Amino acid sequence: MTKINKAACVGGGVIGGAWAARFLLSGIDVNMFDPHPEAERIVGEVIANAERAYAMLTMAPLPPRGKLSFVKSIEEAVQGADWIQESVPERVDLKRGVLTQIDAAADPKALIGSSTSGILPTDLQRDMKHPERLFVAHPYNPVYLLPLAELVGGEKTSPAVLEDAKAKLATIGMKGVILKKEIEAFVGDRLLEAVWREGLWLIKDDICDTETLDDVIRYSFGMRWAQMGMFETYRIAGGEAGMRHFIAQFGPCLSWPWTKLTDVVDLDDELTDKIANQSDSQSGAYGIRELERIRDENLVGIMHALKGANGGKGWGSGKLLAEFEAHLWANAQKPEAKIGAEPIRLLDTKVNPSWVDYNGHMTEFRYNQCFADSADALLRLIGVDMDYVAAGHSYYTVEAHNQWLDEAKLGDALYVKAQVLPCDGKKLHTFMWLYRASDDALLATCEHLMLHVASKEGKVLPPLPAVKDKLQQLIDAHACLPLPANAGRVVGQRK
Ligand SMILES: NC(=O)C1=CN([C@@H]2O[C@H](COP(=O)(O)OP(=O)(O)OC[C@H]3O[C@@H](n4cnc5c(N)ncnc54)[C@H](O)[C@@H]3O)[C@@H](O)[C@H]2O)C=CC1
Ligand SMILES: C[N+](C)(C)CC(=O)CC(=O)[O-]
Repeated sequence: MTKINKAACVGGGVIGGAWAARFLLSGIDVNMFDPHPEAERIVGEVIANAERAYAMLTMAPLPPRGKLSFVKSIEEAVQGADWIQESVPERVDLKRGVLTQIDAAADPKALIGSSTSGILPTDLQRDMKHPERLFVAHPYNPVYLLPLAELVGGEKTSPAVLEDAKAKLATIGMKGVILKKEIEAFVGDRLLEAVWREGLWLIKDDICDTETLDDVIRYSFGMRWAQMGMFETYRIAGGEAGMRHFIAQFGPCLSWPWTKLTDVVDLDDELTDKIANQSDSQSGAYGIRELERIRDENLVGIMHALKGANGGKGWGSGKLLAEFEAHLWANAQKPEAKIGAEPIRLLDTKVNPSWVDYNGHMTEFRYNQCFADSADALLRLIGVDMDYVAAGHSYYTVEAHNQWLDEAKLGDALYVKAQVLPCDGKKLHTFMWLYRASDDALLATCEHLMLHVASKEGKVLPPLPAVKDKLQQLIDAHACLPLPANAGRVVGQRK
């Protein structure tokens, strides 16, 4: 499958930093060029928020995080990159100059996406030697969570490049939509600008304040738009007669004076002060990073809800999330563990902010998650991968016994080791230890019993020969290890 091997981000502000986060969390190395003296701090804060969001977003195994390198020039940034994302300020002269510099230094086959919110790609590619690989990849803030990128080609863009970009975006959990023609501000910002224009008039004319306006959106059509767009929503609003009836009923209103859309509001000092002051009263109690974290939690919740929608088949961005997770599982790395006469290291992870509970340490079920992820890693090691599962075979957990022995705190690096206990046939019996990496303190243990199943028939059956052989190698290798002291322990048993 086509994928991005190495990315370059030119510009690391709100959008460039978040593109970098999405690439890195998808396991892609990123070179970042941004002359801002505080670029490293700013990008670092965006990545921290993104990591926190991904820890909530998915339990699927993310690849090891890519490496981020801050470099001193555009030429250095694009070296070895096959996807270059330009996210410098919205000025056509600046963007054209930066893109021309990128074009001159990059591999001629590397794709170049511009994050512009509205400038025509034809205007951006004017001075490029290889303009066929330049396109607009217009994302939405926060890029690491919102999956859409509008893909817009200019007069010289190759249609194949747009298709390639779309396929590559899918591997980082994004939905690329290719527009049929270029147009200023594309589709999303045309719509947003229309709403924004009206909003500015409603504030200027004292119809409502910013908080009331936002409430009108978030308690009503904003909720609808997250799951069905405008046309699907209005189809339903037409009742049983659907869209035709909706148009017949509400179409004539378009000619009534319900909008000030074509008038440009004067954003003079008075209106700017009014909006900024109302916004301070509405949201000033929170810092921007705090608001970002609240926004991210809400977006994750919406995507989770949509993942389970439509009878579990998923809907909209939730269906896309499910597809991304399937991709992550299919590409999950097998642990590099060597099979030998020692417990096998299966998992390295870190306590994320969302894992910490009101006691100030890692909450109970996240210990279970560490053990469950380790069990999955063990399964991959013996050949129970997505192809095996798709063919109708798997292992299901039937019993587990945990002991919680010590606390894990925010940011602690953790690792899990496992020993396979004597077992045969359909059984896979393991004992696992969860350690804190900094001092190798033992934090928890888990004794785990899984059974091999033919999932379509719903029957417990022995594994297929290749898996059976690999498992037997592990069982034989661990046979010389002493039985863990707490193996077979029952709840409440004294030492
Ligand atoms: N902020 C938003 O909500 C969205 C912005 N965009 C687009 O993304 C692009 C970037 O916007 P933001 O990230 O919001 O702006 P920003 O102001 O947060 O970041 C721009 C960054 O570019 C850097 N920069 C300036 N000149 C540079 C150069 N020659 N080489 C490398 N870096 C340079 C600046 O130091 C700054 O860090 C714009 O085209 C904008 O229209 C797209 C979607 C949403
Ligand atoms: C305000 N904006 C035009 C930069 C917004 C966008 O381009 C997309 C978004 O994230 O709303």
